[in-house]
Amino acid sequence: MCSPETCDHVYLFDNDYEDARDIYGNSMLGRFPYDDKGRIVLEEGYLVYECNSMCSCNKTCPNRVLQNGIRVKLEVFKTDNKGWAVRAGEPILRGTFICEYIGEVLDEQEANDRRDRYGKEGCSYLYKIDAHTNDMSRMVEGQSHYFIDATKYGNVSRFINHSCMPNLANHQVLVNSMDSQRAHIGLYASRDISFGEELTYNYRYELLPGEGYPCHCGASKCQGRLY
Ligand SMILES: C[S@@+](CC[C@H](N)C(=O)[O-])C[C@H]1O[C@@H](n2cnc3c(N)ncnc32)[C@H](O)[C@@H]1O
Repeated sequence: MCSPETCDHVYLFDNDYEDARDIYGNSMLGRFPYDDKGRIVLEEGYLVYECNSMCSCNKTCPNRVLQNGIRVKLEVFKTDNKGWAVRAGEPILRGTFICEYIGEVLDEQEANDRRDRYGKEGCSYLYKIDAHTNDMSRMVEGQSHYFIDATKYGNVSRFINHSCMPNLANHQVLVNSMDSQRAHIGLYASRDISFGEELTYNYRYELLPGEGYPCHCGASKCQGRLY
């Protein structure tokens, strides 16, 4: 089994993580992003490197989480005002991996074409891969952006709604490819979640001029609009 001391294939936190260092000091240096139970220990938006085919460990390694798929009970249900939604089918502890946002991977041109084709109301399953990136030191000016489109192909993640006070956090996760622009997107519990509670993340859509689209998240600090 890999450990931060023995695994020399996986990128551990180092001095390049300038933004992360501001938050964590040196506490994350040389550590895996998961604890020994496989629960994420990073704040939202930081890049996760999982063990991969170059490592000598197997799938029980605590640094192989997203790649092992969904391990918690999830239920899809119908809401009164937001369409379909997802809730916890069991109590879930903070840091637990929930699911990966899956769909067709598109470049920016194809995403824009589809957005026009779907119309404003219909483009609700497009996820911009770097929309939740916190580590700005990795962002390169002029770099192309990629999108995941779960309109036609996807999994349970496509039914997870937005909340202005969410209980899930988003991370870009690298397994075999080291290209962060095409990272996997992992959703993790950002706090303990009770049985039956709706699962939500913050879509972080840009607020457009005009009326926009009303948010029905019901949070006490709701910003009132989705975009
Ligand atoms: C990724 S889908 C989520 C699943 C969707 N509810 C469904 O029935 O398929 C995103 C769409 O769900 C709706 N939605 C998600 N969160 C919402 C919220 N807080 N308030 C209102 N509508 C929301 C919006 O129509 C949005 O475009």
